[in-house]
Amino acid sequence: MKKYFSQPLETKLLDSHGKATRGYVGEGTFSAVEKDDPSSSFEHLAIGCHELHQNQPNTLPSLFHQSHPGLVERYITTCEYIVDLLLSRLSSALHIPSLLGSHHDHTQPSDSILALLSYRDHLNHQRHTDLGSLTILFSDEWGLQVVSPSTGNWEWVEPQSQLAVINVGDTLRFLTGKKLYSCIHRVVRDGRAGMERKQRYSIAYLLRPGNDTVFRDSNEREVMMKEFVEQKYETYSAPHEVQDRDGVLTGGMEQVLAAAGIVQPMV
Ligand SMILES: O=C(O)CCC(=O)C(=O)O
Ligand SMILES: [Fe+2]
Repeated sequence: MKKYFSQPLETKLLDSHGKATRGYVGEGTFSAVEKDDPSSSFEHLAIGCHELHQNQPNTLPSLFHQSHPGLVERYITTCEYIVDLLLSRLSSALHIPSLLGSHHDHTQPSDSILALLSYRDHLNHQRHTDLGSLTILFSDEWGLQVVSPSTGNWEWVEPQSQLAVINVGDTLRFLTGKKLYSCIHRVVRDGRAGMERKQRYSIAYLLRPGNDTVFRDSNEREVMMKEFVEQKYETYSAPHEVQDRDGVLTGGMEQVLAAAGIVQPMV
């Protein structure tokens, strides 16, 4: 990752797909935490899992093929094994038989990605919920914070190099009839994280349901996955005023917490 992100910007831009959902996505594309410093957000590389399985060209920059042949493919396959296991356990526990096969079939087209994220200096990541079903996240560096569901305060998530953070995202919340809750999180590079190295890296496998999946969103509106992905990515990059206008950024979770009397820190 270090080798990839330390390349000149012109080189990384060759991996851009001209959109935020795939390929190289530069600093400042997504909204940052600070309203008055809106472009101080991370850069990342989004690798489409389905495209990689199908050996579609330009899915993975050649540097990865050359230095670690097959590694990214194996990593994604391992993540798929783990999320299948988690989904099957959740299906049994919640008595929802349909979570696994029909909505999360890795052989079908979806927006599931492996995201490699790089945070230079104080660059950060605005609060959000993940749009998909499950996220497997690794990082060795401080920076990740999650809203405590009991107090509404931001809590640090201690980085542990051998352990993943697993997030529930919006679509798993919706597909379980809102029995599960997506978690509001962000990445900041001050406070506890300010003492860390100058560069923070993280790896997020983001499982998203197949493109044809239909569900009811936080406003009980019937929506198709493709449409939801577009809506959510638009919000990820929108100015704070737009993000704060509706509940899309946090999958309706801020409203859920507010209704339960949990005060939201919001910033
Ligand atoms: O960099 C991190 O630790 C968090 C990444 C994240 O929230 C995401 O990719 O959705
Ligand atoms: Fe996230």
